[in-house]
Amino acid sequence: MLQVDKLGVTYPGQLQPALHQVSLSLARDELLVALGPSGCGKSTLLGVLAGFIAPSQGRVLFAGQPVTAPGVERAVVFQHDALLPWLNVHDNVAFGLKLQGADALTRERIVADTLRLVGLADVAGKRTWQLSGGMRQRVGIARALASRSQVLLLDEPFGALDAFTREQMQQLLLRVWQQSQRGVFLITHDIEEALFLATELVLMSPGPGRIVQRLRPTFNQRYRAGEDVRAIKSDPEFIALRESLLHSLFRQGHEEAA
Ligand SMILES: Nc1ncnc2c1ncn2[C@@H]1O[C@H](COP(=O)(O)OP(=O)(O)OP(=O)(O)O)[C@@H](O)[C@H]1O
Repeated sequence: MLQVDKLGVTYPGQLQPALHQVSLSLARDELLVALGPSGCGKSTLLGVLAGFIAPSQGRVLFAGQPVTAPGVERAVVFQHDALLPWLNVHDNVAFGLKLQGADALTRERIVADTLRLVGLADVAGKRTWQLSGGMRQRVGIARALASRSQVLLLDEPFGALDAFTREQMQQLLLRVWQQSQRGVFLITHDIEEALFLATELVLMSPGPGRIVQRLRPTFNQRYRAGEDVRAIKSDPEFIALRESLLHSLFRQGHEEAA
């Protein structure tokens, strides 16, 4: 669905590119995670996929067509939700559908289904400021799902949550991803999160921002096959990969410092 070829981005007035020769692709059944330290270009990459930032080199295609602007088929969820505080949960999720011209009956059906999927059916009438951080992020995900999106672009969506809520949200994301049949592109600097969620993981490095390693972890698959999340994250194979990625990140830090 999404195809990125030799993408480069240099911000005006900067000598060093924020992204250099980045190539990747995202299919409908994939959960692609970009992992990397601060400044490696993760947000820039997501911004280009969303159509907020124009490439300086290379190209981005969605379903074969160049991405030149934001579009409903590519929904973005940010680390700090962009919910509308004067609307309740139901109306926040319905908002995009209204703009897209969906009739009331269709809107109600989609909103009810989506709120059920993310476990928020009971709080549909609440204002968003009455919710916890995890619930607010679930509203953001529900809103992205309710639109006619085919791809979800998630910018550190669980970065501001406590460890327990974060783990619950990771499991929720896997359920949602599996049931909604959409491609997901997620950026994070959390190694465990990346390893647990990704069907494909790209490790990025700064100066210039580029992909330095690609992995296809199988932990997401194991979770969906019924294995317990704690058993997966404490499995020696998981720990070995986590340490190896951590080592790569530290090495990057040393090279940058030198
Ligand atoms: N608007 C901008 N103008 C100039 N330089 C920018 C701009 N936005 C980002 N940069 C630079 O581009 C590089 C990549 O930034 P980016 O925010 O994409 O990285 P990141 O991996 O998302 O970092 P973080 O995890 O801290 O958000 C950094 O060196 C940053 O300083």
